[in-house]
Amino acid sequence: MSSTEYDVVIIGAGPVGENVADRLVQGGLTAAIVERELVGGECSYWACMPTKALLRSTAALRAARQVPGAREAVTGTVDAAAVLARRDAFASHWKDDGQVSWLESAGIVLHRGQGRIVSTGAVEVTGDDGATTTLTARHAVVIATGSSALLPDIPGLLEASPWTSREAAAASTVPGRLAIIGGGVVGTEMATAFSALGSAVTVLARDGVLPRSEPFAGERVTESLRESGVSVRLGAEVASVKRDDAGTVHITLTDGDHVEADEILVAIGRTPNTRDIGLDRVGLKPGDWLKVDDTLRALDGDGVLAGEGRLYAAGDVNRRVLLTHQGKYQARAVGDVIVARAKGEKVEDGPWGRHVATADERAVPQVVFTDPEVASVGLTAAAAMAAGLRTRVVDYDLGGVAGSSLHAEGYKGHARMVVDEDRKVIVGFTLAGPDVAELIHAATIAVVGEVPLDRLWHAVPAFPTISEVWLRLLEAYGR
Ligand SMILES: Cc1cc2nc3c(=O)[nH]c(=O)nc-3n(C[C@H](O)[C@H](O)[C@H](O)COP(=O)(O)OP(=O)(O)OC[C@H]3O[C@@H](n4cnc5c(N)ncnc54)[C@H](O)[C@@H]3O)c2cc1C
Ligand SMILES: NC(=O)c1ccc[n+]([C@@H]2O[C@H](COP(=O)([O-])OP(=O)(O)OC[C@H]3O[C@@H](n4cnc5c(N)ncnc54)[C@H](O)[C@@H]3O)[C@@H](O)[C@H]2O)c1
Repeated sequence: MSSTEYDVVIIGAGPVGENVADRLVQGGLTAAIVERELVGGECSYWACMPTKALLRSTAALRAARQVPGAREAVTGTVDAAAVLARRDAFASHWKDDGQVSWLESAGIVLHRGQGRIVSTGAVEVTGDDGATTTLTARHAVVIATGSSALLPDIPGLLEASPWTSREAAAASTVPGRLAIIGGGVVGTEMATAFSALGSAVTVLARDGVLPRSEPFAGERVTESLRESGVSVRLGAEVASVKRDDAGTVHITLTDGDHVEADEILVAIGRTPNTRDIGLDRVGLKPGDWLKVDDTLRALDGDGVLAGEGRLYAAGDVNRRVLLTHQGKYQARAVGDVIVARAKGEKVEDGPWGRHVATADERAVPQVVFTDPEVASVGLTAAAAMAAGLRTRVVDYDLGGVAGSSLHAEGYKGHARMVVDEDRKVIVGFTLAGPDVAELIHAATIAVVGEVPLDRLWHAVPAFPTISEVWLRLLEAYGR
């Protein structure tokens, strides 16, 4: 056993842990990061990057097919082997050498192994060989251990060796038949990907398709999945699962119906990686999502600072927002606030201050890379109403914009703007349509900047782009 001292110790080298460490070192502190698997975390190897690589080739093919003149040049079908090979490259072939080199160049020390808090300011690392090292943190410990796929307690499911998002993202072959439990983001993206790659896909969407988005988004994705041959079963709940000796998975639904598949993917949400990280040593409950204050310090069940106020939790593990970009945004705030506190500098913890993640509450952007894409920021109409805002909802047919009709023949899409009538600012914006992903940042700026609608009239969209929908929405709202 050996021991080492740093200003800050971070458990988990996913996108969030890496960014915390980077800000700390840039602020003049020393940082060690503990990782038990691959430096880069879920996002790099089993989530954002590989799944988007699985989706991109078929999206490009679809786009070409929607434009006469280009359509004629598309003579073949998608090359699944080439798609999987490109995905392998985007997952860095599940090797983290590149990210380890980056850590070294940034001056961040890597300790490989399982990290566990042993007392306030002390983290024990157990390596693969069982050797332990104790790391001492002078200023703070940051938990950035992320989340894992949640598996429901369905009879026979575990014995049937289900896929989670990891197996789907890293699949080396395309199953003939794929059943998916869950109609959320993973379920719809993987249905889109595997259907295009050649699987016969069934989505068992107990709670609907993209139920947390504006209803029109889920409806359009459902319609499009069905058009491409996916069986989308709304309200379907799984009662039991059995894989037979030949490898076929038999799924029995609560209504008595049966579905057969070669693989079954479970995509019903996430569980925090907090079971075995020593939370009990600092008065917290193993297995729980971590509650945090505005500057992302961990709180116990009574709302009291845990770990003497020197324990932080950022990224998926605090459940504020389970997205890479938002976790990295938290990471910048956490890194900077630890530096500020260590140097005795002023902490800027008011709304939109440097050391808080205010956007987490009402200004989170997300793109679901289905066909059509769903891009949103802020509150849905329903969420705004539930939050007690006096709103006006403005809708526009995205296909009616000149730029859209040029972009693709028969472009179908929809845009919605949710306006806070008391402040005359946009609090929510959703687009569902082909290639809308890159449009959402304009809306994010409008929501975060709380740009008054009167001023937005002066932000003139270029003609003929799909962004002209902004003008159409303002015209529909009225001046
Ligand atoms: C299929 C899928 C697709 C996704 N696509 C997108 C997308 O397109 N865009 C987007 O923004 N988000 C996407 N997400 C969400 C995104 O992957 C997560 O929000 C993000 O990875 C969270 O980052 P993190 O650093 O908090 O955690 P993670 O990425 O989970 O990293 C945590 C790290 O901590 C390590 N660790 C855990 N416990 C310990 C321990 N005790 N000791 C040492 N190391 C430990 C883990 O090995 C891991 O490397 C997707 C998620 C899934 C499942
Ligand atoms: N493009 C992206 O930004 C992207 C892509 C993939 C994943 N992610 C992130 O990863 C996280 C996890 O994705 P996910 O799709 O697993 O979760 P999710 O929360 O998006 O969807 C899970 C779905 O499963 C349903 N469900 C829950 N329990 C169920 C059960 N027992 N049986 C049947 N259905 C059940 C839920 O109602 C929900 O619709 C998301 O929160 C998302 O933020 C993001």
